[in-house]
Amino acid sequence: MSVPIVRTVAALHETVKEWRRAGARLAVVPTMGALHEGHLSLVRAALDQADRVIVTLFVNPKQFNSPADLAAYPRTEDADAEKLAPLGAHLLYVPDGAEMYPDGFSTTVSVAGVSEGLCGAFRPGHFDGVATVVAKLFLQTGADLAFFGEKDFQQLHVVRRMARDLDIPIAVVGRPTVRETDGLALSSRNVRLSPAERQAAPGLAAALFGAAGRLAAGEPAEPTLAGTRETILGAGFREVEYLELRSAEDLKPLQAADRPARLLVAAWLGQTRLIDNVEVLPK
Ligand SMILES: Nc1ncnc2c1ncn2[C@@H]1O[C@H](COP(=O)(O)OP(=O)(O)OP(=O)(O)O)[C@@H](O)[C@H]1O
Ligand SMILES: CC(C)(CO)[C@@H](O)C(=O)[O-]
Ligand code: BAL
Repeated sequence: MSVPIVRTVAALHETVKEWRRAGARLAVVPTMGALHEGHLSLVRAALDQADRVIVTLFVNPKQFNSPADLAAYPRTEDADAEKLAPLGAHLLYVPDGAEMYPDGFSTTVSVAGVSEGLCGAFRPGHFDGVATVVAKLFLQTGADLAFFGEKDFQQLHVVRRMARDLDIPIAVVGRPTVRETDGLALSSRNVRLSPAERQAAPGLAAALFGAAGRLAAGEPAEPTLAGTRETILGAGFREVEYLELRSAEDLKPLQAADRPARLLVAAWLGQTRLIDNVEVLPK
């Protein structure tokens, strides 16, 4: 069994119309391809909760603030389709740039507040690109449910806020980060790590989990985060872009984990930028 592929909005609408006529509940799983177990966990969760699941594959140029990062992004459509077929995903939607952004395209969706700080501070324009393309994917598919990974925790909040603000009738479901057995969060960009970097990479998650335990036990944020930065650098990372404790509910900064919180990090290992985050639950 293979997964049917559509490449145009018109063809997508035709299939969706048929499914709607049959009363199906639809889910969408937006991706940029190079699928791994993290993506597949979203597809499985979507299949559990919906009758029809659309996976989208679009490497969205508007969210890349570095041309080199866009050029290096892995593109593996055939292998992606092969991974989806045995799961039973119902449709793979693969628009090209001209389909998504035809000549004259002029609209940007910008979500204030939650897009600012963290990755938003270091990737200018990134979340405008994400919010714009995800709004289009929500409207193009007309799905009832959408599945996103908590690995991109700020993105999950941006997308939720955008759907709420624009009255798009879709439930945004966040799913836990899938990790390698050594703790490294699965990411399409992990393939860029050299063997030595791959060995050092789990140091990021280890430092986060250690800090989360201390913060949950009541340690104040500032000294704990300063020590954790040193631990990450000591593990071989060359730069910590940010390491911040934020409210899990609205992503506002916190001085201590006195309510459900999230510890979020972005750090460079050689030429690769890794992000991760963990839950901090006060005891
Ligand atoms: N390890 C993971 N666990 C759960 N969900 C994940 C994981 N990695 C990515 N996702 C989710 O998959 C969806 C598509 O993400 P994307 O295609 O950008 O993959 P990615 O691995 O995050 O790529 P990159 O790390 O290069 O940005 C997003 O909702 C993202 O949060
Ligand atoms: C949500 C998304 C598919 C939008 O391009 C992308 O940001 C991603 O893969 O996380
Ligand atoms: N996983 C979020 C997509 C990006 O890094 O551009």
